[in-house]
Amino acid sequence: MMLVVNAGSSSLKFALFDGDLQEVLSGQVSEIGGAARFGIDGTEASAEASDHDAATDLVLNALRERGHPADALTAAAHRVVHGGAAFGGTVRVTPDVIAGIEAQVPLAPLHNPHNLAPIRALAARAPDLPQVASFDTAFHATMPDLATTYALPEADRAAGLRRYGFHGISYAGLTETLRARGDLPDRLLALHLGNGASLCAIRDGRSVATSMGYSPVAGLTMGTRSGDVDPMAVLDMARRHGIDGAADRLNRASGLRALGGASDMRDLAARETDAARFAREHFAYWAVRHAGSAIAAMGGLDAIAFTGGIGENDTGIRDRIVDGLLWAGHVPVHVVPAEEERTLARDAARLLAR
Ligand SMILES: Nc1ncnc2c1ncn2[C@@H]1O[C@H](COP(=O)(O)OP(=O)(O)O)[C@@H](O)[C@H]1O
Ligand SMILES: CC(=O)OP(=O)(O)O
Ligand SMILES: [Mg+2]
Repeated sequence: MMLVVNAGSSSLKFALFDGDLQEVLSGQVSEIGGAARFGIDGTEASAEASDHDAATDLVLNALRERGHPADALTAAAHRVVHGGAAFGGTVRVTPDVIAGIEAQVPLAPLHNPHNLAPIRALAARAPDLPQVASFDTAFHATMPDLATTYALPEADRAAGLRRYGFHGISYAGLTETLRARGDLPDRLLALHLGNGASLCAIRDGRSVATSMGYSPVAGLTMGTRSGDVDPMAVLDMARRHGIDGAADRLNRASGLRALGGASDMRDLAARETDAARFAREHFAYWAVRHAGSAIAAMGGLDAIAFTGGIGENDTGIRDRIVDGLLWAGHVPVHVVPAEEERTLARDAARLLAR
């Protein structure tokens, strides 16, 4: 059995896949650090999970109780959000790889530390277990230099300041799904709208432009992340709140939470306040604005695909975005389930079979 772990900012999703890559079991710990809930195989209950280490223990203990102790697994596959320039594809986890993931923690503070928690817990429980990491940045390695380069002084660019892009595991899975259905056009606008939200211009199945940048804070309005803000405004925040304080506000206290009073789109939709309505409008408006840029980067639009919790379920948001893009033509609109776990399992199996 292969265990797949997809650790997000406040959740830890997991799934077990058999040798034929059939999913045999799945679940998630959500709202880690708050009123945590643990779900497995369709049932859900409240749970104690103050951080991702505790959430990992919950999952590994539950798997052991169901006859899948860590030392009986054949492999583990992990989503890692920020691979920086060092990681272009799926890799076997080694001490060097762990150090490389750690080096990106300042760029993805909501993600990379959480991605390391299950890697370390599994290494402690099952030292011989082959572990594999796939990076959200990897799908965007095909972006041209013009799209990735910030017009900054040479020394700052040499320090790694560039656009990387994220949600690549999701976009890679979505692209394969549409290709298999015969629905992958030349110029696809893909929108991954979850707690983190981004969009991607996919030309011939490859990323040519995306809304996230150096970190997963850039681009669209998100649950708790600001999306694009003038860099001088960010410096003003750093002056008033300190660098760590500003980073915390931009990552955790901004976005829908700041505008509408709730980070969760379902909660916002249920609120009848002006602020909640404004937050939803802001989300859709900026998705359309960034989509315009992505469509320009592809020289037009042949289809739109939505994925992620909001993209898959919130028809109101989807309709606003599609209406806002009618100027680009009436094109097919696809809704594709985010299958990050399946994509991770497939990539890991391919690597380990080599
Ligand atoms: N039925 C729904 N209607 C509106 N929003 C939804 C619905 N289901 C989930 N969402 C929203 O999707 C977001 C979470 O997306 P998801 O992709 O699961 O998150 P994550 O980025 O943590 O993986 C939340 O804002 C949640 O409210
Ligand atoms: C990269 C990113 O934003 O991830 P998530 O949507 O899981 O927060
Ligand atoms: Mg997600």
